[in-house]
Amino acid sequence: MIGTGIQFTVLSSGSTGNATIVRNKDAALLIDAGLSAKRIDELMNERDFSGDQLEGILITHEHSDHIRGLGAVARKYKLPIYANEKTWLAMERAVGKITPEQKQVMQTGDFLNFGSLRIESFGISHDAAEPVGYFFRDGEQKLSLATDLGYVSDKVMQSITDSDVLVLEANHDIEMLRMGRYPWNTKRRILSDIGHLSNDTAGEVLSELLTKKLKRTYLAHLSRDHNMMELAKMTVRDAMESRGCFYKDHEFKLCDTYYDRPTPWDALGEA
Ligand SMILES: Nc1ccn([C@@H]2O[C@H](COP(=O)(O)O)[C@@H](O)[C@H]2O)c(=O)n1
Repeated sequence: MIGTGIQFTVLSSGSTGNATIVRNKDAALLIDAGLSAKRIDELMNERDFSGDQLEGILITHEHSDHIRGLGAVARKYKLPIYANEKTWLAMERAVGKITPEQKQVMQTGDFLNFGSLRIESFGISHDAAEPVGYFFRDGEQKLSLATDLGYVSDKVMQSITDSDVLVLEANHDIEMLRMGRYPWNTKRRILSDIGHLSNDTAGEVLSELLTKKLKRTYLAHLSRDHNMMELAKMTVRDAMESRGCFYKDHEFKLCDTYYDRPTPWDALGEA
């Protein structure tokens, strides 16, 4: 039995694999399964959690760093998978054999209720079939997840506003990426509107979102080639301050995510 409200742990974040667990007293969901099923089990164990406790898996998009272990996890724990129709079309072969009941279509913008946990998806801009982010509500509490997006549209802004906690992409430092070893086409894709958010853009977005309600933001999907957590935090803070947004005036924190270990459980109700 867990306390009241929403809790979550980012099990792993980055282009080597993404997975997050969100839970409240009524349900627990895995968001993306982008590592092997064995590794996801290990990461869940590290947080004293078992796949038997999950109600389902929500998918953001079909890229392999989001679905690598999906079929195996869904089969092992007999879980339904929720994704929109275009994402299903794009990932069905990779998922492999599942029962018809395990294939659940959740169209973009739809919501699901698992008891007191309400989940809504929103469209994001990325080079996938129909990528989405999700936000979760329990009473007044709201947690939003937005990674793998080339830019933040008005719709995304609307969807993630008023969150208590946000998991937001800060993929790269623009100069490190420009100077880095990736082929030019890959750099162009990452920098494009269907690529990944830079540290600067994450800061710009946060400067518009920061209210008394927003307590923490986890910087996510950091590039191991073109970013470092301390640089990401500094750039985000500078981008916010250059827009007159001094987050030290608020009770606001930037938090880390990792590609190789899970974040501690975060309870939204706690300071
Ligand atoms: N050789 C590569 C390396 C990465 N990508 C893709 O670029 C994006 C950013 O990757 P990071 O690891 O730097 O965060 C991501 O979508 C990778 O899949 C690539 O296409 N080729």
